Amino acid sequence: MPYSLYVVTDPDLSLGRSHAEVAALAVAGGADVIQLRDKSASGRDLFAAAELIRTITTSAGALFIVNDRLDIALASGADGVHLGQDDLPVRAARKVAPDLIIGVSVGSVEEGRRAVVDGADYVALSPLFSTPSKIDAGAGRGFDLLAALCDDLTVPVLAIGGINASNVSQVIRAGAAGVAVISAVVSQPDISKATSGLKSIILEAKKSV
Ligand SMILES: Cc1ncc(COP(=O)(O)OP(=O)(O)O)c(N)n1
Ligand SMILES: Cc1nc(C(=O)O)sc1CCOP(=O)(O)O
Ligand SMILES: [Mg+2]
Repeated sequence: MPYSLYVVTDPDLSLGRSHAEVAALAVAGGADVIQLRDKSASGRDLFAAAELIRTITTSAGALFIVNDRLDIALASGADGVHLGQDDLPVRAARKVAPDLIIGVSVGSVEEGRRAVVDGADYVALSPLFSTPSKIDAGAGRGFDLLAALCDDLTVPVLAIGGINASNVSQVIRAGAAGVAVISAVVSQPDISKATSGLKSIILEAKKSV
């Protein structure tokens, strides 16, 4: 499954390490996907980081997704873009990027169904648990909604928000195709070790699904 462990970068939570450093260490530890996420960088700086991560992920055989910015995703040759409910509509992105992976944040079954109809390749339940890593993410939506999305949708369902080594096994056993994390990887002193630790738990949990 290409989305098992999906690592999202964040310059404010990375203990001073650059997007590219984080990406290189995470793919070395077995991350399947790297998402470049930076809410304050200029387009120029974001593109420079994207070019570096494109090279790193290609060498490692990992996917590369850009958060929010379809233009940066296309210009850097990324595999995909991740869009939230307030971002560019999926339908509009799909029109100009027929072959790109498009991921969408969803907070209900209705949003999930609409994302799929509009052309999403995966959805992420946002957030599964409340998290200090994104102040406007709101309350955790819980396992019942995760299970309902997994039952209902025809695309892989990921979960994001508050996921770490102590709860990831439960998330996979609830049916998620994978998990997206920031702090459980990028805020750890040893990013590769944290990534490989999470990945082992995910692979073990998948054996019982
Ligand atoms: C994998 C994944 N899931 C959810 C999000 C959140 O997207 P969004 O709601 O658009 O919020 P921002 O990340 O843009 O602040 C995500 N980025 N990645
Ligand atoms: C980027 C992001 N989006 C979320 C959402 O719910 O939409 S929660 C989140 C941050 C996830 O960070 P952590 O793994 O440290 O909890
Ligand atoms: Mg967004």
